Amino acid sequence: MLRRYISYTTNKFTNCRHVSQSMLQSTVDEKSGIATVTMNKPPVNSLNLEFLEEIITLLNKLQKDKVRGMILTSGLQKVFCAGLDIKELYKPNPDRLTKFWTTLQDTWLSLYTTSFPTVSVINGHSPAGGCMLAMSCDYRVMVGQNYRIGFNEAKLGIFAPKWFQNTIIAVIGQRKAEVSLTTGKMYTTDEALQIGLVDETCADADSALKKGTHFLNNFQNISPWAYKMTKDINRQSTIQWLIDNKQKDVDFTVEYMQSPGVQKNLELYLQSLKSLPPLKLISEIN
Ligand SMILES: CCCCCCCCCCC/C=C/C(=O)SCCNC(=O)CCNC(=O)[C@H](O)C(C)(C)COP(=O)(O)OP(=O)(O)OC[C@H]1O[C@@H](n2cnc3c(N)ncnc32)[C@H](O)[C@@H]1OP(=O)(O)O
Repeated sequence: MLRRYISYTTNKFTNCRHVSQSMLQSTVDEKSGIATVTMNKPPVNSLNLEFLEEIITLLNKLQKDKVRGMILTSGLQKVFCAGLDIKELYKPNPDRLTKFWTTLQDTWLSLYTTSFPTVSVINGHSPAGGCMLAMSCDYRVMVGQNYRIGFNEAKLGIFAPKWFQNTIIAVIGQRKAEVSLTTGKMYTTDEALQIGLVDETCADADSALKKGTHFLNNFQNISPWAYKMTKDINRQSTIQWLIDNKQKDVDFTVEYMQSPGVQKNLELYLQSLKSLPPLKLISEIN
């Protein structure tokens, strides 16, 4: 287990409260009550067990602190989040894979049901689980024209579970979700805007943060209770499905991931990650 620490400091000049864990930084603006959470797990913010545990801990803390909203972004140069850490899926230890998948379900449940509104500022590539991280927020702003976003699971020879697919359907609709998931297409910023994967685009990260804050300001005059009840009712069927099927979903995934065919596909994909030049992979899989 990685060494973990949490520290809290208040900067009297900026009126911001900082919470720093080893892979996540959170700054809460005292005046607006908005938390900006920055993922910082080089090289690509891949979601492994320890990172997911940190995300849950931080979401619980923000909930306890009654923040008014959260902006999730990346501190890396060109990657928002590369999705699940493939090393958790390739040649897995069954006990760890069980814990990993259970923690993934819990992270998604925590993020998808926050009592405060959430925005993702997508300032880098965002494939598969990275795209799902963004989809699990209430609003998405994508930065620049250089990055790709989408669900490329099929290209890895794996498929997305029902709760994952339903989350996408809720954002872009059944037909577009099916085409997107079955083809594994990675979208440009403009394409993502066009199919509704993202709500807004803008040229640079600073403007994206402003747009995110602007969206969160919509809730200044909305009762937090009304916000939370509305969101829960809207998302209820997908959430309830996972709660009712958690163990089945874990058992299936652990068995399926260990099958020789899936392991072969992951091996080939990991090799292609190493052999292709930077960003070639993403454009290859368009
Ligand atoms: C709230 C929770 C929400 C999530 C819920 C999820 C629910 C269920 C999910 C079901 C299915 C999801 C599956 C996945 O997510 S599988 C992962 C899919 N990801 C990818 O295919 C991304 C592959 N990576 C890339 O395309 C590029 O790395 C990228 C464009 C992201 C960055 O390119 P760049 O040129 O900057 O960097 P490199 O390619 O050189 O990579 C640097 C090193 O990082 C390693 N790497 C990259 N991606 C991953 C990864 N996903 N897991 C582990 N390791 C990764 C890469 O191999 C390099 O390593 P080395 O330096 O050792 O060579």
